[in-house]
Amino acid sequence: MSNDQAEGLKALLPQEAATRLQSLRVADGRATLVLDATGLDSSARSALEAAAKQALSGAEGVAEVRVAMMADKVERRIIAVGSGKGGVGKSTLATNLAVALARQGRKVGLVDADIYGPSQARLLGTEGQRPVAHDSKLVPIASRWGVPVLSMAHLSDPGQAIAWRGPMAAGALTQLLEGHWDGAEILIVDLPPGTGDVQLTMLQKFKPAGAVIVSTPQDLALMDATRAMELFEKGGVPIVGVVENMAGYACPHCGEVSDPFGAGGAEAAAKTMNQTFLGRIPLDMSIRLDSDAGQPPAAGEGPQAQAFADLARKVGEWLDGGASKAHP
Ligand SMILES: Nc1ncnc2c1ncn2[C@@H]1O[C@H](COP(=O)(O)OP(=O)(O)OP(=O)(O)O)[C@@H](O)[C@H]1O
Repeated sequence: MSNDQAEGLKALLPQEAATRLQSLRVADGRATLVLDATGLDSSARSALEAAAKQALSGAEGVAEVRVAMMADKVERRIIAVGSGKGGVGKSTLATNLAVALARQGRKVGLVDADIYGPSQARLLGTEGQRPVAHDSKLVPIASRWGVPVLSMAHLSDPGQAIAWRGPMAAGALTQLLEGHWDGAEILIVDLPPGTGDVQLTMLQKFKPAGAVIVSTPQDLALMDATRAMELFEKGGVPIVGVVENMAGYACPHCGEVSDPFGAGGAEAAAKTMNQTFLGRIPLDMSIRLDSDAGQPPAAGEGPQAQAFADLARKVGEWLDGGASKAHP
């Protein structure tokens, strides 16, 4: 970008954005601004962000505007979403929890640390986009759902990451978590399934405020979920609670509800472990179809969106009331 172009764009910014401007870059038609949001509350930050976006959208040579907010004093808390085994819907839960929290007015970012199957780009409809770096830190990719995202997929070619050794994976996770998340009060982290190096780095280095454990109602998944809970507990990370996913299948033809994987197992397991049960997300074809199409069900209407909204409310309340557990 020429200096003239940068100066031209700066001149379009409203005064408050111009005074708070840390950096402005344009690459491939995408303008990326970093603004200092020190001292602003979340609604003032949103207003500043919207004003800066509006001022630059439509400017010559600018097809897209991204705004990253930096603030020294935003207290950011990490909620890790984990599961004992793969395929239980952990990524789907993480996306929709983040989207539902954003709908409830929280400033949320999403880190896709699932090295073995990074899927957040697809789930949030941001496939093919690459993050830029400012001051050697990654700038999260904005999504249509108000949830910026950084994914392991952004740091590797498809299929490559799975061959990484532990230290490389841990290094990549560090880059994702140390991105420009300054505007986010809550970072949802979609962990890989199981209890390996990435999870350990997460616990040791970034100390999540809490962990949400996802399980299906099957016995085997529940045993693995119990192991995941133990890992977090040993690492001193409080468990927010357990979510039972793929619970109860409502036949789209007759409406009868059946339980292909059993019922109530996660609730019972949570009780045994003396943990909170956060609720059930039904097994529903529309959840898979909408998710695959990059349309998080939590952004829609109806019972699926409601189930995620209920979960987000509980996690939000836990953070509001229970955060002292994580930050003694
Ligand atoms: N409640 C649900 N109803 C229907 N389909 C679901 C539901 N939850 C998840 N799925 C589907 O199940 C598949 C696995 O989900 P997802 O990728 O979220 O699992 P995961 O636990 O993150 O897996 P992995 O560990 O392999 O990344 C996806 O196709 C997803 O759309």
